[in-house]
Amino acid sequence: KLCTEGGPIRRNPAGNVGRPAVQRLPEPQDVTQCLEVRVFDTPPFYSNSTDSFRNTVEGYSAPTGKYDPAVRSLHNLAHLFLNGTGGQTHLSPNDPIFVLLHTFTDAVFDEWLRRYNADISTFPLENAPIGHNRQYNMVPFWPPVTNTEMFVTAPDNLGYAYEVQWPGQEFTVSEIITIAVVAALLLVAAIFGVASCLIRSRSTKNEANQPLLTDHYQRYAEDYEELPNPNHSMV
Ligand SMILES: O=C(O)c1cc2cc(O)c(O)cc2[nH]1
Repeated sequence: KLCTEGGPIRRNPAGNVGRPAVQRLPEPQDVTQCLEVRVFDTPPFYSNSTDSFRNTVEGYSAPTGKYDPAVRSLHNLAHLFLNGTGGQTHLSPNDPIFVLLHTFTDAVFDEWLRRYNADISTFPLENAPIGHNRQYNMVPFWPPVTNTEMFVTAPDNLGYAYEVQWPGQEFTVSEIITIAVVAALLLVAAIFGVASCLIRSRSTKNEANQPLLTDHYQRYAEDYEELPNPNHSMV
């Protein structure tokens, strides 16, 4: 039987009625956008950092990376959507979904490391909260392990790889316009090409008719030469 401090596990997905913004789960597109945030972390290396991949995947920023105190996304949004046991920091590991959510969150981090071939120089060396500087041990793990040691892809660090089909990228408005313009130009070029081929084949046909005309006129010319010359005497 699964129990928390307060009794059996409780969930009330989307029951966070006082917070409409957390009554939905993250969307695949949110993951796509989060993976486009190139910089690992930005000052103050905290939950109000903007354009920080770390703060975005954690879910304190919008999926685009822009910090907004009213927003909860990705990891945090999933916790808050679950509500109950899964929505409270001190209890959430008691909810079995915790393992699934955190494994997926780690898979997003792993994909980010792989995609940008990230090296540790992007990890804050100093001024991050306690336990979060590059060479500090990660709290509360035992035996001690530094952030540097964990800033490695899963196959190198853990000996396994995540099998995830990352959602495809949706096109932006400007990309859609560019694609439409290029498609229209290609269409015009194709119409022009077909039309000029048709015109050329017609004129080739006309040229093919030309010898017949020439023969025709030649025959008239020969007939004309055979006619008696009215100026010549028939005597
Ligand atoms: O308010 C949040 O963003 C929030 C709630 C919550 C609960 C939890 O168990 C976590 O691990 C993270 C978290 N973030």
